[in-house]
Amino acid sequence: MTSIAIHPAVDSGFRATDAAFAGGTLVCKCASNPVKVKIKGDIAHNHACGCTKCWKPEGAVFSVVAVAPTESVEVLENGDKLAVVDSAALIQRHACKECGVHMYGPVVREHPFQGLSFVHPERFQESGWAKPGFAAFVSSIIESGFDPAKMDAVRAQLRASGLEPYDCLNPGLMDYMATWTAKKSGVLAS
Ligand SMILES: N[C@@H](CCC(=O)N[C@@H](CS)C(=O)NCC(=O)O)C(=O)O
Ligand SMILES: [Zn+2]
Ligand SMILES: [Zn+2]
Repeated sequence: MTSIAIHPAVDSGFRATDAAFAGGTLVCKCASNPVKVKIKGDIAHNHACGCTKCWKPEGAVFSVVAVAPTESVEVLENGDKLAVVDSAALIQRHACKECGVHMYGPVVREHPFQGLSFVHPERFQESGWAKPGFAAFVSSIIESGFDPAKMDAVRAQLRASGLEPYDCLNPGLMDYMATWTAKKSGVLAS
């Protein structure tokens, strides 16, 4: 079976997780004047995402994306090269206008993820960040043109790489969002 290019960080085997990882600097792909964004602290919920909106490196079918508190995100250099990809989206993805890399995506509106920013840890100049723990929005890869007949193969390959495939988020995050919604509507005590 020919293997599918899930994502370089997945396909090449994971880099070791450094339990002491405390953030670092995300750098875009520009050879000159790269955008640099500091993340002051660890990332959480690192995962692969198959949706059409998350930034993927060349040739990859999935993105690798995690969250950090927006208050720990600081644009260090060349922030004038950043533009919001889709201002109507929940995640305000700030991309480099020159190389296209999404540098950080804060959730600003009222939502269970409000106050978190989505980041792509492969852009850290440092190593040691936690490996992705699951694969989200797997069926969505079809929306980018992936062959629907190969979905069994892609799910098998994800599992073989230690990433349980889900067509939305994983159960923990889905439960977290539903709990937030139930508390907001009042059907659960907050
Ligand atoms: N099937 C859709 C799913 C998009 C989607 O819902 N993406 C998730 C995971 S990143 C999300 O939370 N999106 C919010 C946003 O894009 O702002 C697609 O592939 O475009
Ligand atoms: Zn760039
Ligand atoms: Zn996504």
